[in-house]
Amino acid sequence: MKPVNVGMLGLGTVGSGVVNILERNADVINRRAGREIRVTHASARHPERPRSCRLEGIRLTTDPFEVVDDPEVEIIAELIGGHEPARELVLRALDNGKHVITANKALIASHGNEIFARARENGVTVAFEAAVAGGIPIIKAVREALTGNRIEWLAGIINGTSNYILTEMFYEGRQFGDVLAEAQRLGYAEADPSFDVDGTDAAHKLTILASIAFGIPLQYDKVYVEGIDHITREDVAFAEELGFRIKHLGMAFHEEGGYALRVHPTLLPRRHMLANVDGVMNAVMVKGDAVGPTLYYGAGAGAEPTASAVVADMIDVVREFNLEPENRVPYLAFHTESLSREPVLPMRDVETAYYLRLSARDEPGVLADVTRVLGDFGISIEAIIQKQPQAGAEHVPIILLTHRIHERHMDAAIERLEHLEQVDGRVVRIRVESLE
Ligand SMILES: NC(=O)C1=CN([C@@H]2O[C@H](COP(=O)(O)OP(=O)(O)OC[C@H]3O[C@@H](n4cnc5c(N)ncnc54)[C@H](O)[C@@H]3O)[C@@H](O)[C@H]2O)C=CC1
Ligand SMILES: N[C@@H](CC=O)C(=O)O
Ligand code: NA
Repeated sequence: MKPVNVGMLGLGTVGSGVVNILERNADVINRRAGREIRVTHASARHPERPRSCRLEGIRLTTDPFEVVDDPEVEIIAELIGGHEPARELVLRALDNGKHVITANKALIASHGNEIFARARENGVTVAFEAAVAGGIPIIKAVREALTGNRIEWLAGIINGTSNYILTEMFYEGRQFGDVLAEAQRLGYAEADPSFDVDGTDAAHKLTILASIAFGIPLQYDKVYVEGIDHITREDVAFAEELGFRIKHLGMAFHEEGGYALRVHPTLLPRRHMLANVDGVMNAVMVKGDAVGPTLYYGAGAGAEPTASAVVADMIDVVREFNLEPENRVPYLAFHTESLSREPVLPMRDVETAYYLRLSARDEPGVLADVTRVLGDFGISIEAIIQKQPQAGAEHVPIILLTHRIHERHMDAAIERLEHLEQVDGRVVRIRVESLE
């Protein structure tokens, strides 16, 4: 059979990984796909730059539109990243009748609805396994293997860079800047690494996962997002003392009245499997009503783990080259006309437990005042630690763990606590989940 020609847009970390895997594993890949898959065209902004892959036999250009317009190319791999020109290139490739594979979660989370519709109009497909949790086949698992279930919730460590930073900073004692620079050198970080640190990248991935799990439209702007930037050593140490570890999680729950989509640091019981996922590793736990909890673990970033997912998508596309769009697995697991209209809940209507840390004057009656404020809002307390004052210090840290309560009650309680005369500064709040 005639080989399949692939045009690559971007030959950076992931693009080079794809070229290397296609070359090194050509025999098994071709036996699985039933045809030879070869990269014939590629665009690179700096073609003269040394690459970590061989470029023999690949026609290089600086203009990615040349690749998407080339009639010899059948599959486009978009590995540039970001919104534009990635969106325009992908739409043009689809209009040119080419199948598209992308690792770009920002693109799918923000423009997926438009892109999928265009692919359907043109009778071609878009595959995006690498966009969520890198090499872990989580899209495939949720979209194709758990389809007999009602998904109740999913939760995961879905940004490798921030998990790497948290692990190295708090458990190896390294500095934030050093660890981030290393994550960039290792090819884990986004082009703008603030997306890793402020939760944006995890929110892109959660948007995609939630849509596939629940059959809801992609709604990136409805995700509640916090990053790792405000986690302190102090909170990590207090959490440990209480038997918890702090992890940055993306979580999606089907609750009464709608869906809760949230990305934020979370205290997890130390023995929980997700609490023990360290470094650049990702893990996603998915709870189905029939199957119960399931766990998917692997490298969430890096050249070859991510390229592993891109190449798997290529093989899937080749296996189904001539399928009509209506016979393919639906992009979001549910048929477009069957997507749910249930709303995404605002954060104030979401229920969770809390870790609170406040700094209070070391005088009698303070603890009673604090617990009274919480009681006024119906918030019950599970544990309290009051630390001994440091020599000469006027304030002492008070740490509380609460039972589950709606966020709007906690917002109101925190506001009142911050107005207590004995309380100094802001109250730190980190949400707590048991994920059972
Ligand atoms: N690096 C990783 O571990 C992972 C990356 N991804 C996604 O894969 C995609 C690629 O990421 P990396 O390979 O890490 O990025 P990279 O920065 O290493 O490579 C991007 C490539 O695209 C080219 N490029 C950038 N802007 C361009 C433009 N306007 N026109 C033409 N070419 C342009 C660059 O010159 C570079 O060769 C992104 O969407 C990223 O979010 C997904 C999962 C993991
Ligand atoms: N920057 C991302 C790359 C993979 O999606 C991460 O660190 O997880
Ligand atoms: Na994946």
